[in-house]
Amino acid sequence: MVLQAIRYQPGRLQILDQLKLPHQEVYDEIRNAQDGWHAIKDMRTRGAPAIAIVAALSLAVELQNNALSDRAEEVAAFIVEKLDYLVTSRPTAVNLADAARKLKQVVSAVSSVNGCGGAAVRQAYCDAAARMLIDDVADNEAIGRYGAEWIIKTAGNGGGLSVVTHCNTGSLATAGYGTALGVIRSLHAMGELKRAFCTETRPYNQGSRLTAFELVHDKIPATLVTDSMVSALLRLKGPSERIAAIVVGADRVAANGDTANKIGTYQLAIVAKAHGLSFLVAAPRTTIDLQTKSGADIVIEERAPQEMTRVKGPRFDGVDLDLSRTETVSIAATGIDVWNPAFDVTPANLIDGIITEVGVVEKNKNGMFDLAAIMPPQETIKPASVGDV
Ligand SMILES: CSC[C@@H](O)[C@@H](O)C(=O)COP(=O)(O)O
Repeated sequence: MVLQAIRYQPGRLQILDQLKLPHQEVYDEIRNAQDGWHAIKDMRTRGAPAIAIVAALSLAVELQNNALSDRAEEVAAFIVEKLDYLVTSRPTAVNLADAARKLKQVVSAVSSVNGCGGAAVRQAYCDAAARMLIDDVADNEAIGRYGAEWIIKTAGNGGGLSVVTHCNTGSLATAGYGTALGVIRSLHAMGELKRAFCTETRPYNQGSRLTAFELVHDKIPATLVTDSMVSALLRLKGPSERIAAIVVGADRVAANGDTANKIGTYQLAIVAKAHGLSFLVAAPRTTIDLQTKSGADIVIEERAPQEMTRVKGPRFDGVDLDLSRTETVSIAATGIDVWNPAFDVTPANLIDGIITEVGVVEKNKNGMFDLAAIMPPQETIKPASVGDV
């Protein structure tokens, strides 16, 4: 069975509650933009592409299930207001702001047509939002293929290669397949993956809870390590496991290639450099933000101290897990000050390639990423009718 973090059909949106994973697979109903905002803020849904798609579709179901004005400009104004609200849920991942900008363009174009009514604006918005869900899966499959081919070409095939990854970038973080985890899926499908090593990804454990869950689900050979074990892993097991690369996702890639991603990514890039390993960022072009010149301009989200000082999980009596009872336990000294940035920025000079759905971008002879060269023209989002997706 294929893992599906987002279930959508016109009029109905459900998200897999990622706070309950890996122990329980529970889908939450999202009825409107407010539900979408809370699901993103609480991290029941997370991952840069998934956040954007859930936000867009949460408003789509609100529009589909409620009476609206007949006047195009009133519906358009309502949509713009809701999109601005949705964008405030999480600041670092640019996919959400990018999706909102493109959806506003669609709405503005349709509503300015003479004689257009409110229903046509709603339809155009919903079609464009649904299109994002479809496009993201196709983009991820292409990213997976390009990334796997790049790694095989660079490291040499035969006997299988191993890869280290961080956070969760798979089906749970996207509309499906995943970005960095998509590269691992592709290597596995090509018969070229020896083993995936996934980091625990403190403090929120997206690696041990979500990536490990996906790897076990797909029966991909994989080993979990803590974030602090990666240097030792590369030194002690790198050659025997044929570890070829560290591959991560991204929440925002600045115009110069500096990349914001889950906290801990930056130190992995330093470790990769120290061990002569390729360090790759896998991201769709919706994650590339040419308006942000460098990493210094990226706003880094800080989250609640409790995400670091407490852990939550099903009760364990020493033998069995009791899934009906969740416990929260404190794992830090009461009173300690806490700094909890959710992301960090890896400078472009530590990145060997940015894997996108149109190929792997490497630095030019001046040592720079030319990301503008691969970006689509602004008006790329096309409304299209879909049934169930
Ligand atoms: C394809 S997901 C890419 C990134 O969004 C991912 O690596 C990441 O940092 C997710 O952070 P999260 O805080 O879990 O939303």
